Amino acid sequence: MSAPLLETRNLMIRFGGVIAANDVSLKIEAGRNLAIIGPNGAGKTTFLNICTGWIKPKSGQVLFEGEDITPLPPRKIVRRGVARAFQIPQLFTEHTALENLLISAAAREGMRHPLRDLSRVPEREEMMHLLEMVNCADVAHRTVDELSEGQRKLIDIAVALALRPRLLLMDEPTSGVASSQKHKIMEILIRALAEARVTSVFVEHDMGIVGDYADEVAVWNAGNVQLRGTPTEILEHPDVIRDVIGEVA
Ligand SMILES: Nc1ncnc2c1ncn2[C@@H]1O[C@H](COP(=O)(O)OP(=O)(O)OP(=O)(O)O)[C@@H](O)[C@H]1O
Repeated sequence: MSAPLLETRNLMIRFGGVIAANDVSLKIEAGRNLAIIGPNGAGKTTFLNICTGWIKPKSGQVLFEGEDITPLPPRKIVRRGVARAFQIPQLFTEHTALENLLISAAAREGMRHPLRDLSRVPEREEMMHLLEMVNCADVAHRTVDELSEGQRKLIDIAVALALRPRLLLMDEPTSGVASSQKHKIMEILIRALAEARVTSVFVEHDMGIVGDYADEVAVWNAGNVQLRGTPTEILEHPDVIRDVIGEVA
């Protein structure tokens, strides 16, 4: 049997008196969209930070396609195929949407001066196609600071896809967006991930989004995975209703 796309083994990290990862062992299979839910401070973002190399665990391992990536710096982990999108889009706001994708492609190719050499990046067509995939081709030549928060979120995802990842880790992909727009953005996002054949893990606080778009859900509590299952199993579980959704069953 082939190795899981991502596997963590016994991850541990402590910040002062807080154990943010307490023996986290988890396998993520390719082709799924896994939502991570849990109360504030449970260690969800810490898990993403460890998987992308931004935080090194005190002990434990992260394996990507069976290989230990724990000691690698973030840029090498990105090159292996693990990308990250943030709660607040990390874009160059004075550059156009297309330029942001070209900068990402240039970084992927290891170009030393991506901002200066944008006209030399060969992947313009590929980048335009990524913008089409996230319904933003019409704003390709507009600067990011002119765009709506929803468009910025989608362009941030396209920037991550420009790295040609196999796994995309996202921190609250729809936060900061008007609730009427959240489902539209997730529809576009999930469709783009499927077209690009990218597996995703996303931290989410909106249970409507989790129920509609996750294939699987992992519940974090006190630095570890408390439960894992289908959205229906998890969202109807009494512990989740009590501890995460905040209602009494
Ligand atoms: N770099 C750090 N230094 C000190 N403490 C940290 C650091 N990163 C996280 N923590 C602490 O570790 C715990 C887990 O934080 P983390 O951000 O992973 O939780 P979370 O589940 O993502 O929370 P939220 O849903 O509020 O974003 C919290 O108590 C947090 O204050």
